[in-house]
Amino acid sequence: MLDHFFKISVRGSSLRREALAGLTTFMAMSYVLFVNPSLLAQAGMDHGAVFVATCLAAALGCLLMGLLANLPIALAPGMGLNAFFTYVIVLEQGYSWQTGLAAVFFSGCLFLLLSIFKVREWIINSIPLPMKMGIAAGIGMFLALIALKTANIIIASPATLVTLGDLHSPQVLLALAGFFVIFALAHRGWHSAVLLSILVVTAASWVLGDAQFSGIVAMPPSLAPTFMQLNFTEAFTLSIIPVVLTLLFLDLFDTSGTLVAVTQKAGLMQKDGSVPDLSKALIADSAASITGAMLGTSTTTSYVESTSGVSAGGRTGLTAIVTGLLFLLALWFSPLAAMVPSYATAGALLYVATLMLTSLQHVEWDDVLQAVPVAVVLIMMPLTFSIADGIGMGFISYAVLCLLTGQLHRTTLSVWVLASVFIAKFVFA
Ligand SMILES: Nc1ncnc2[nH]cnc12
Repeated sequence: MLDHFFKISVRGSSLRREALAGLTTFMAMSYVLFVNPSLLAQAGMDHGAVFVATCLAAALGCLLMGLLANLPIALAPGMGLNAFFTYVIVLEQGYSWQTGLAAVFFSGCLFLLLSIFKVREWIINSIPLPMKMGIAAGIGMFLALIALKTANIIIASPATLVTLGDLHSPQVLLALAGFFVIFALAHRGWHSAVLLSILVVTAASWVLGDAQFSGIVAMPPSLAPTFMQLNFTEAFTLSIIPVVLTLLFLDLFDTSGTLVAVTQKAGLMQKDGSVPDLSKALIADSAASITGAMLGTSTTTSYVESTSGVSAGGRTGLTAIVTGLLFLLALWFSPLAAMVPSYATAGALLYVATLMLTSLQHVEWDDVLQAVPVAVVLIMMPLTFSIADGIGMGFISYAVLCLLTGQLHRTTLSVWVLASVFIAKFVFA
């Protein structure tokens, strides 16, 4: 029956292979259990409650993806999106995290509507190619800056704004060691490279006396501090609209890029280059975001780490379901998550940042209309410390360059609308 429902043998897989693939994907993305609570805690949220919300949102997303779309794609609260939540919505723009959760909820609802009415394809197709590549890589740069700052590898300087941190500090050295360990293990095909690196650096931090051992297994912490804490009062103001739209925009490109990458690798892409059961996959993705906001976490999205399960042979939704069940099991490992110091997860963030930069390989650097907007996004996203401002400046530079080089045929109406909206934001905000 399982075979029939998930088309396991039709897709050339087996029950055993699907289970192994689900475990592989879980190992590759389990760092989210450490990184997400420590990032959202910086926004003032309760560490234990975010840990539970992360497990539940990831489990629900994986189960929905497996059952609805039958794809080997796992979900969890996304890196980049969680950084945008903490550093931009809460710390830069001054919204409470409760209002931030309401914004995540709204953007999830909009995503769901766009997916149901298939408007999403129209939006994706109207965004110029260099912007699509630039955004993923720009978020990589943004994540890298956060990781370097978290680990004190770079620090503030009154003279030069930023400068190299103290390379004699054991914490800095451990963060750097963690980063290199991930690459060394990943290069040898270890799918648990990120998880192992975090555990090794955490163990070293006990030896240094930085972290107290408080056990590995315990009952799950309470979800109450973040459960249904969305604040809709402040979220019903005009100023929240750009926040909601930016979240929607980020999730749209994040998810689209990931779904294409994973289905391509699994050989499940259709002949015309489209993703099978795309609408159902998007519905699973947005439903997980909406529920995640109610539980207490930033936007839940499809994880590009699912490719590791695919390379272990996963071809059906059963892979995602196994990953989802393992996220449920992880609920009992909260003491481990609470012990991990932030410099132990910095290596993981730097690693994800590096992976996100690979989208730059598709940029045609000899074409000014590709090279300049991509470079603008890459430079401005970390330096303005704002994903939204980076995207805005990229759009404006693309529109202006198309105009000045007489290549207006490379713009669409949506490019001009977005460029105008961002110009208005920079002028009046
Ligand atoms: N935002 C994101 N999108 C896709 N894969 C991810 N893995 C970690 N964060 C991710």
